[in-house]
Amino acid sequence: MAERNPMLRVDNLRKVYESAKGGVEAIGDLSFTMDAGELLCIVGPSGCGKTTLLKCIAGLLRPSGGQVTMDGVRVTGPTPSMALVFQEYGRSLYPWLTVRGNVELPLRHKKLTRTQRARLVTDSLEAVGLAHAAKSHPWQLSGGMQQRVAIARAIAYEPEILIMDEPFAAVDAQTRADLEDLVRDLHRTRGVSVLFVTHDIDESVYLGERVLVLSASPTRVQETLDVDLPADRDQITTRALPRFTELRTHVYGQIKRAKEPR
Ligand SMILES: Nc1ncnc2c1ncn2[C@@H]1O[C@H](COP(=O)(O)OP(=O)(O)OP(=O)(O)O)[C@@H](O)[C@H]1O
Repeated sequence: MAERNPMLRVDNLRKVYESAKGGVEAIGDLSFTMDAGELLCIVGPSGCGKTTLLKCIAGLLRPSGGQVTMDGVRVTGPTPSMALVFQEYGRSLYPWLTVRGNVELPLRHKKLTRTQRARLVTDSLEAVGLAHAAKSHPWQLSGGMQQRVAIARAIAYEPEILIMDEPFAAVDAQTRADLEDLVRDLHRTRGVSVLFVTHDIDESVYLGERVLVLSASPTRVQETLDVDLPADRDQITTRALPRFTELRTHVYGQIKRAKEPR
């Protein structure tokens, strides 16, 4: 059998934050892989090191031990193969630029012609349903629309992985449901690989093809769960499936166990 070559590998990752009072072991020993084209959700108790993990993966933080490899190459700093979307959309967009300008800005670092850039911006704004708002400024848009701009900016960059850190935690429930469907849609229609961190158990099961449950700090992988729900998901019918309830109850139990002292 041919050996599987995952796109992303996290091997024995460990992160200790040093402080005057001593070290905080945020990540104990974490290993997992992710294939190209996958939608992988990571869920875990509050403070278990999810953001720390994403920062290590994206090369924004240096691990204290272990390593992250992308396409067989060790990640030692920020890489164009990854684009990040954070929870605080308000702070990630430039208020003085238009929506179009915000999406275009990172593309200026790529070797593209003006026409290629324009095409990528138009295409990604269409993909997130914001073609009509291209000339607006972020502050003229709702929170959900601003997060769509951040997503458009990330996909316009054409990363190999879209990394999302609790991206919908600050929007209302209806907007959140729409944005979840947008992520699934981008994944299914464009084959975007998504690494999605959330503390919301239902969201992880609704979105993911696989859910990685993390333990409390110092973090380890508590469980990896295959989400065997139909690929065609819908906020009403999928969430009403008995299997959805079983899976979310299972993950809930795992998180409860994950919080117990070892
Ligand atoms: N810069 C830092 N210096 C010291 N300790 C830190 C630092 N950043 C995070 N920590 C600690 O590391 C642990 C993990 O933090 P992290 O923010 O990665 O967790 P999280 O799972 O993303 O949290 P949340 O669910 O609240 O978003 C926590 O105990 C936190 O207090």
